Amino acid sequence: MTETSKHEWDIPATDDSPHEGGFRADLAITTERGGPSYGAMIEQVRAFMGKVRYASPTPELADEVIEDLRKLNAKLDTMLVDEWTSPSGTRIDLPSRGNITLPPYVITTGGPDGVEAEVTFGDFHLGGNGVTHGGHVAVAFDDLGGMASALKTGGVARTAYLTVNYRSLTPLNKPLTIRTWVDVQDDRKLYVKGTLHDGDRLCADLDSLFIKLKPGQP
Ligand SMILES: CCCCCCCC(=O)SCCNC(=O)CCNC(=O)[C@H](O)C(C)(C)COP(=O)(O)OP(=O)(O)OC[C@H]1O[C@@H](n2cnc3c(N)ncnc32)[C@H](O)[C@@H]1OP(=O)(O)O
Repeated sequence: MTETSKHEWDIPATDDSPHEGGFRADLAITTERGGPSYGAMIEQVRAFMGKVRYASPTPELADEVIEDLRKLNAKLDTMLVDEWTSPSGTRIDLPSRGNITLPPYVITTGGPDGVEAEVTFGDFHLGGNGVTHGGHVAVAFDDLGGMASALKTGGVARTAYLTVNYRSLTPLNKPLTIRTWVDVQDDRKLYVKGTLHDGDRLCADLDSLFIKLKPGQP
């Protein structure tokens, strides 16, 4: 991490942080981290982000919201951990593993042959004219492409390239079907394809390359 990207709320990984390069050292999945209300908390944050996208507050209301947010940030400041021990990423019982940076998806099927999920882009993901921002579609493909790679190889992979073809408009606030699968594996190289459908209509498709990390590789 560079000095300029360092924030006071970052808890740096220490020498004994539980990871080996880009891998969690302990891959055992737990749904305990963050407690039973963690998912509901994430949903409230998502709802808030969606409202911020559309809100036009008075100066007074903006000041009130700022004050409330300061208090909330101060509360979370008391509970920060590093990325390897945070609930986000391990909560497989929650949409997108409880990761608020991802569009919410729920896995329908997943295995070495690929992943199918139901994804719903919300108000926060508005691009323009009432439809989804293309960057958020790419985020969904990236994460689920990585998941298809992981389920194929049993290891962590990083994106080398990601090409998204936008075939038709992607609606908001409607469950869509997203699929990713490893089309060709050549040693550590995983050529991953994907599709995003609204019913029978193709919204976007994916052509990407993921590289399986070597042990200890960052
Ligand atoms: C379940 C949770 C899933 C989460 C998924 C999230 C996925 C992500 O978002 S990862 C973040 C975005 N990606 C990155 O930051 C990656 C940055 N890049 C890197 O770290 C490295 O370049 C990396 C890991 C991709 C490849 O580096 P390295 O492991 O040293 O592989 P390297 O030896 O250079 O290349 C291996 C092979 O891939 C090929 N290759 C690598 N990059 C590319 C590329 N961009 N295009 C075409 N081929 C490539 C090489 O030519 C080589 O081929 P060959 O074996 O035939 O000679």
